[in-house]
Amino acid sequence: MTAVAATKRYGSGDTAVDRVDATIPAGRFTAVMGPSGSGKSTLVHCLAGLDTLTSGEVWLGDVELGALSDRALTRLRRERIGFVFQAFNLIPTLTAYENIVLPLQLARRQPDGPWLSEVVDVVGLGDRLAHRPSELSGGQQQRVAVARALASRPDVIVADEPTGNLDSTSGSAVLGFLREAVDRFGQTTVMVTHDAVAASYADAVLFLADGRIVDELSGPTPDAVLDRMKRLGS
Ligand SMILES: Nc1ncnc2c1ncn2[C@@H]1O[C@H](COP(=O)(O)OP(=O)(O)OP(=O)(O)O)[C@@H](O)[C@H]1O
Repeated sequence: MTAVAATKRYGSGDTAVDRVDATIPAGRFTAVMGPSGSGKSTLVHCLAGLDTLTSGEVWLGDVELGALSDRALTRLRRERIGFVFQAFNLIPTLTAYENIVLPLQLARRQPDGPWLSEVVDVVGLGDRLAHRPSELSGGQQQRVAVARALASRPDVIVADEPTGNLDSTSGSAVLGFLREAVDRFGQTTVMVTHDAVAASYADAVLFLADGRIVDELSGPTPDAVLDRMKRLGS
């Protein structure tokens, strides 16, 4: 997934993302950090086809998202991208299992049984599959959301503050599962976070300030991430 001179201006004239060139490397876990309002969510939402650029390009493989009709973009999101948001966004009337396979059903695809068992195993939900979201803890609900994102074997998982609503124990479990999906399945993953510890689960961190990528760190430790963030003045 690659952004080329990606620029997003809002009606008010604010430039949220300013000529960003960035590649989210395949099979790796990339974190995006930066001060509040630096454009993290806007950039990642444009990468994932949830929002459209004002100018520039986003490529997923050999497809340029800006060239797609709304319908084709919806299909690309459904078939090639897995989403995990801060709010778990589970359907309350469905069980955990039904939530996990819902995107496959919407895409009229047959669930791949062995793959689903592996995903459920990785996120450690075996005995909770018949529960509804209200019967699960926040951490368990987010694990269902991660399993749902993994179920269709997307090209990319896009996570926006996936641990924002979780205590640190549940948060580290969810981050551990994202990490394991990268290590075991080569799952390309990009995650927006405010948290240096969360970012340290990634292979590399991109730092944004005022809509531009201003720094990059590979093999991040929490201390190294905090140090870079301090230099950005936040
Ligand atoms: N829908 C919108 N309409 C107008 N301006 C917007 C909109 N969404 C974001 N912005 C502006 O774009 C800039 C970048 O916002 P964005 O949410 O991408 O930043 P962020 O780094 O994700 O922030 P945070 O860490 O606080 O979530 C901000 O100045 C914000 O006010």
